[in-house]
Amino acid sequence: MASQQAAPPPVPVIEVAAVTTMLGRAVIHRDLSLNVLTGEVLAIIGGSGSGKTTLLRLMLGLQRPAAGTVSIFGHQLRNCDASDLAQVRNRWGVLFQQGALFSALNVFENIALPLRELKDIPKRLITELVLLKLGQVGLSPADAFKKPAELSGGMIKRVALARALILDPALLFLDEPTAGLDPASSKRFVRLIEDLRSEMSLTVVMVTHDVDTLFALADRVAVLADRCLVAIAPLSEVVKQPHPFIQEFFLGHAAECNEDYIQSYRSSLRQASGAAPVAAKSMEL
Ligand SMILES: Nc1ncnc2c1ncn2[C@@H]1O[C@H](COP(=O)(O)OP(=O)(O)OP(=O)(O)O)[C@@H](O)[C@H]1O
Repeated sequence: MASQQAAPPPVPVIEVAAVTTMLGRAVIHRDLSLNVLTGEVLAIIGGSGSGKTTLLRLMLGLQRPAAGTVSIFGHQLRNCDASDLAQVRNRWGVLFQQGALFSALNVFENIALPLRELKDIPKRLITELVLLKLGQVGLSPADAFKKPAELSGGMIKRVALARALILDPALLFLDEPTAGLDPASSKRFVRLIEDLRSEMSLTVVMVTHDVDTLFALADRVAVLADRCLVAIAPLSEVVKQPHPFIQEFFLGHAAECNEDYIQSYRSSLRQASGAAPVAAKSMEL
């Protein structure tokens, strides 16, 4: 009879090991290590200039560490040649803070860009995939012909999210996903991210300053301060750490940072968005 075995430990999608990062002569991170586990949402917080964006850039292979290694999907980025890197990049999507849409291209062309750049895909299939993603992010086919200048802040984020997800990535990077949105749009956008995350089984790494976004999405929170990782744990544990940045960041929220509150916050968000399910499944192509 087969003996019962313990569940295997969660597999890291990203492994940052003993990384030191220099920008010019400044040390941004010193001996920083962290893992991002399959299927989790890891939020990165830290004061202005603490190196959050630089950490994302390391993970994206846009910045090289002065020491240490960064591996994604088991590939050490330092050792990847251009074709390996291109293949790894096809497995992640990035939502930049301002959306980073091309102003001269319309919504359809912006979303289609990664498909056109990376794969030899028939035109008809590109059209179908773009319309599918438009629906998934709650936009209509009529929006496809608009230019970025004709979109609201929330719509820009949705288009940028559709583009980030067009290659059906396993991993999604979000840089300040709710920055610039009003509270209602911010809640809707966060809920959309959560819907898509569970629908697509995404692993998510996000940088945020927004406590509500942490309540809504984060499985674990990594805190950068003093050039180091000073905490990495679920929100309810991080908030108990005495580091001054953590205490200041959660000032006025400490009582809410417990599992009961977080679960009730998430369920109220789900109920609020119940009337507007992700549109993709019902959309006609
Ligand atoms: N090219 C560069 N040369 C030298 N220093 C840089 C360069 N780019 C950024 N820095 C510095 O590196 C530090 C980390 O920057 P980074 O943008 O990663 O911080 P951040 O935590 O994302 O900040 P914010 O929340 O304000 O966006 C900052 O002190 C910044 O001034």
